Amino acid sequence: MSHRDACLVINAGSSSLKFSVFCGAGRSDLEAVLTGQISGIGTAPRFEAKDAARHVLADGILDEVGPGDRAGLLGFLLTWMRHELRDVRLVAAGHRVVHGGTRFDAPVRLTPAVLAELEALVPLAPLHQPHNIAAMTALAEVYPELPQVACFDTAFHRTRPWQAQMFALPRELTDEGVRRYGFHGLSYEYIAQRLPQIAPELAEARVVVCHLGSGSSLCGMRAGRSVDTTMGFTALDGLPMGTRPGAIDPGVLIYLMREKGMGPDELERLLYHKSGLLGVSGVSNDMRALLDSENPQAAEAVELFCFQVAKQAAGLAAAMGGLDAVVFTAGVGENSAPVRARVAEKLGWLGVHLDGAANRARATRISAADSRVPVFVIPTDEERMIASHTLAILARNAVHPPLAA
Ligand SMILES: Nc1ncnc2c1ncn2[C@@H]1O[C@H](COP(=O)(O)OP(=O)(O)O)[C@@H](O)[C@H]1O
Ligand SMILES: CC(=O)OP(=O)(O)O
Ligand SMILES: [Mg+2]
Repeated sequence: MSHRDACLVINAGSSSLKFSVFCGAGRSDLEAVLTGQISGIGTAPRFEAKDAARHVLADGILDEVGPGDRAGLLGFLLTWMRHELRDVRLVAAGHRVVHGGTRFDAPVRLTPAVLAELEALVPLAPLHQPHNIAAMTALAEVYPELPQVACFDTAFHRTRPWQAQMFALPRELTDEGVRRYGFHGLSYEYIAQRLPQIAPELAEARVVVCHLGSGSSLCGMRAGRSVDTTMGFTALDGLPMGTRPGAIDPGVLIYLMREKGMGPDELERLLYHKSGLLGVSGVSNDMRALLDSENPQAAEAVELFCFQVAKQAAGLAAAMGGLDAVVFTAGVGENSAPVRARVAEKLGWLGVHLDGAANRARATRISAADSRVPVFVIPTDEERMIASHTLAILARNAVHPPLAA
């Protein structure tokens, strides 16, 4: 790498720790000079990294650190990156932060006061927020002078109409923030920018974006703005996921508390770590393993997942008053042709028809020529979105320096 100014991005997801380094000053000319991830956290962590030319710098199982040892994995990554970035001048770091609560509806520069507010939101995103914060504090130790920016998963969904943001609960709970926030917003924001570049005729369209990864959700967007989404107060709502159940009757929770004596910690373990694809299959939380498995319960887990994706996608079509396009993205959405095929088949009545060969080849447009609703596979890039927000904040702060915390 040459001596250039660069922005480091860290995206701590539920099963992965993704990172990128971008050079360039503006939204349009950001060049990813280093990208990679530790995936399979909790099961079999794998470390991959590529340089600007997409040449592989690292690719292998990480066994020197325990599979669920987040701090160890983060430490490994920062040490590796520090060496790799020795010729680059980091000017900022941007982070994905899953929960912004009612307070944050846009990216914000990190100060001790902001950090305290992010910590207060940990109970609303226990599977993510602690790791997002850990990345910020670890980075501050290595690069104490580096400006850091928090970019929120919830921010993109603030444009939804009130009906989509409220639970039918007593007003005082809504007023104190018990609301449907929605997540994966950085991914949806990226897709909202990318889709009109691929299909300009869809700039004003009603689109269901299926972000299917370790965490999964759907967003109904019209003209690039969120109309509704499947996740709610926390990232537990909506679709079944790797280890989360998605929407369940809240009566189940009362039952578990009363009849099984479960307290909040046990419920949290059940709902964040033991349910979803893993709970249903008893085999794995990883869609690849389920698709490869002969176990009938693995097949049931896949079917349950596809059923809910289609059912909730149709609900979003109703929320938007129609459906003009479907986009698949994230780990499962980008890589699993069988899942896309099964979801599309269940949406056939809405005018969704795939071209089997295009789907298997993971073309950008995978719908059949006569499909009323075009269907796309668009790789998401939360990191690029974070870098562009981070550099925008930095440029603003250069004009108006931030107040000391
Ligand atoms: N070829 C594939 N087929 C099916 N699923 C896949 C494939 N590749 C990756 N996945 C799934 O993608 C998930 C990771 O998605 P990703 O969006 O990266 O997750 P995270 O939520 O941690 O950011 C894995 O858990 C795995 O189930
Ligand atoms: C919000 C959420 O579930 O994120 P991820 O998919 O990265 O786990
Ligand atoms: Mg993710």
